[in-house]
Amino acid sequence: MISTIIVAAGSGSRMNKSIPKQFLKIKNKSILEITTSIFENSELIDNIIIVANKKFFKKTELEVIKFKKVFKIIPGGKTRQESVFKGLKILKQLNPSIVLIHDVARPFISNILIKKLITKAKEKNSAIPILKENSTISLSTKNKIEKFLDRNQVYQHQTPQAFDFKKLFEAYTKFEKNLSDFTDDASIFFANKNEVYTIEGEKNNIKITTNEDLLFAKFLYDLKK
Ligand SMILES: Nc1ccn([C@@H]2O[C@H](COP(=O)(O)OP(=O)(O)OP(=O)(O)O)[C@@H](O)[C@H]2O)c(=O)n1
Ligand SMILES: C[C@](O)(CO)[C@H](O)COP(=O)(O)O
Repeated sequence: MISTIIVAAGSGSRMNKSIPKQFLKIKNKSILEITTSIFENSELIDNIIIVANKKFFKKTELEVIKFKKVFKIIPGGKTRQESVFKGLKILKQLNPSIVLIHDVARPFISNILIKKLITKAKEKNSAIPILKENSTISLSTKNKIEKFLDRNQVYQHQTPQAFDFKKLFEAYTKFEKNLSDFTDDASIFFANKNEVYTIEGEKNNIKITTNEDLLFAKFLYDLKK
């Protein structure tokens, strides 16, 4: 069994809108609907959990009620990782072999990427999409550069991130008290002495975080037509 947790409990504060960004529309469809439909339509995904923003729980239910694979909607936690762990605890009863964790704010993932991640995770117990860095990278504090980094060793993490469910659950349990120290699932999996394997991500698999991202997302959506 392959399950997906779509984390959609954020408030979208960096977007500065009156509603969380997952409810913003692109061509009359909410980001939540667009993202959920990709996993609904993937023949590799058996079921989906939506982790929702408590203040917009009913609105979330209304948006995803049409998706048959969504078997549970639960309220999220204070951080992304707390929301993920809430989803993992629900999945414990189903005990899937592989779990994919995905940001609702990334509505442009492809089926090809999902397939590659699942194939790799089945083989290696983990698979995350990463993007090479094409710009020069440095460490700086107070607007002064302290050190230049080798951009050939620096990668940007994307989602979905795919894992052996049992191993990821163990890692989250181990670091339950420190989840806010981490910003993605791979870092928790890695902290628990697991190997994290990567595949090439997709440039278009952007995370809609700011208004500029939303403008770019609308452009990308038109391209998909
Ligand atoms: N307590 C939280 C915080 C975030 N997320 C989810 O984690 C993903 C990545 O987080 P981010 O892009 O930062 O979303 P927000 O937290 O909503 O944005 P912001 O940080 O600007 O408030 C998003 O799909 C978001 O809904 C979540 O499920 N639970
Ligand atoms: C999980 C993630 O998308 C991987 O790059 C990223 O860490 C999420 O960060 P956010 O600040 O919670 O959006």
